[in-house]
Amino acid sequence: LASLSQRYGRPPTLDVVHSLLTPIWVPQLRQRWRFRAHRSQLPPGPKTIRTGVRKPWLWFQELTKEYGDGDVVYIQMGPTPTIILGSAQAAWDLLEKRGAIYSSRPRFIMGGELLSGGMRGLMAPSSAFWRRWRKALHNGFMQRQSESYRPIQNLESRVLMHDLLTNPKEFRTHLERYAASVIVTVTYGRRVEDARTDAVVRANAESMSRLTSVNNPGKFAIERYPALKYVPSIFAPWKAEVLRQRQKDINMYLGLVNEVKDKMKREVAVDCFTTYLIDKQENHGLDDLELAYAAGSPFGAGVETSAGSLASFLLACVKFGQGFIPKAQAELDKVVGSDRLPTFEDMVSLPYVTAIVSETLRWRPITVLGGTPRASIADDTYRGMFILKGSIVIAPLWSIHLNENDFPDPHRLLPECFLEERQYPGLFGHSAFGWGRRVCPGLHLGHPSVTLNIARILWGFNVSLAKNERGENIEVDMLVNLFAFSDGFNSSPLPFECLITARSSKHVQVIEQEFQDALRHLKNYAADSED
Ligand code: HEM
Repeated sequence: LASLSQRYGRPPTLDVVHSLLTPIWVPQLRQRWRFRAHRSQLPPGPKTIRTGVRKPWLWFQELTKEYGDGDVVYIQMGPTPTIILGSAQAAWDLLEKRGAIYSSRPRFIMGGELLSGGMRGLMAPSSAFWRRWRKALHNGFMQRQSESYRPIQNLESRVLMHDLLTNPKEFRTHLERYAASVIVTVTYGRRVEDARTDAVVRANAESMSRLTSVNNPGKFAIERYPALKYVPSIFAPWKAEVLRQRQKDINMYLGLVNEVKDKMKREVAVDCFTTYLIDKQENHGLDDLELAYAAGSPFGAGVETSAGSLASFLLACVKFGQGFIPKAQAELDKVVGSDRLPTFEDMVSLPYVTAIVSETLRWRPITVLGGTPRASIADDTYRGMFILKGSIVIAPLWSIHLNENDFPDPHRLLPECFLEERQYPGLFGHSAFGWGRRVCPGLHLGHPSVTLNIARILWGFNVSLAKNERGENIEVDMLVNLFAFSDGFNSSPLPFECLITARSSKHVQVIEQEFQDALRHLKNYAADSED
């Protein structure tokens, strides 16, 4: 039991016994008692809560403005205390500096435990399993390793520029294809030519929608009464159904890894994250299923975030482009000229373009809630406020990145603020990739993707308001667009129109040439090239 528990965390049998023997109200009573003892020290917060909020980050922002000087707010949602952090400083102090306390996760009984069997590291609490998963992700995507994926990003980005040139109206589809193809190539060693029909993309998208359909706070009684988890499936059709869904995920993830194993045997596999995991399986101590889920992690976390950030950039161009596009193009013309596309190596000489990237990630963060909620594993006191052990801790980037103390005109896209000396608690002057032990492990893949494509779009295209049949501008209203972002865990721009046109015939020629060259190299990664 001791070695099992070391490998897998608390043994499930003890979990069952604990859940069945401990009446549901005992931990709640304990927490209630500690809550009463420290009542006067709790962070400020509202007496009543809202339910059924579709965009909770907008409500959290109201709360952090109204209470606690925009810093720390306490709300009681259901039985669990919830802490909302509304400033970069509070998020840095707790999630980064006190990471030992604030890096676990609350229980996701339907999504994390029943549907995923505890295999999704993103939803796993701090445990031996999570550390092994995290190390594998870290090694696969740390800076040096991610630099080896840059040729793929470069080639796919040339395809993206060509797609924007030849079919600009479908820009969203092109961004999604780009992001999916980079992730699938880096993960499984084969590219995506059409994201709408590609088998790997479709299988992963189905798996993601299975997850989002059960990850719905308040929808399932089991989240409030965890002992229901142990009701035999024969008496609980909902449980039988979720276990059937789990089997589909298992088949998909194992199937994808088995394909790579098969190619490795035939010596036709391209080096990728999965070949790395297979080679180092023993070192990471992952069993076959853990390995298969770990290989699937980048898809869920990396596609929407990268494509959504680029869509936000195009929206920003339509709204504020006149203020920043000419300056960026002047810089690009000086540093790059018009005979070639910008490259990763150019970025150090492009401070204004780099500032646009940072400001885009700040202006409309896709991970509006700051990633998956954390759970605190010990009682803590922060600036005299008491934070109960077991609290859910949310650091919504919507509140943090639009906090007027750090960004005085937060709804405008102003790259200049990333060119000046500025105090900010974090490494990049923004918090778009999170904090501490849970910081985005795909940062060195995602950030260069966004940067290279923003630079190339600015280099090759003018982006402005679309026109209707009468030649009139189709306005993008600021008020509408403040909210014209999707609901859900992440939030990206809802469909909008924009006009993307090449800057000159010379730029067209370069994009065409670089695209043809890219196609030649990309043949090595074609989905059916292994034979
Ligand atoms: C522009 C692109 C991206 C943005 C803005 C972004 C942002 C984030 C944020 C804010 C978090 C939560 C961090 C926290 O809780 O403190 C996160 C977590 C995560 N990201 Fe990214 N991400 C991006 C791209 C990627 C890519 C390309 C990958 C692929 C490897 C990836 C993999 C992950 C994973 C696996 C986690 C969960 C980490 C954990 O729970 O320990 N992300 N990301």
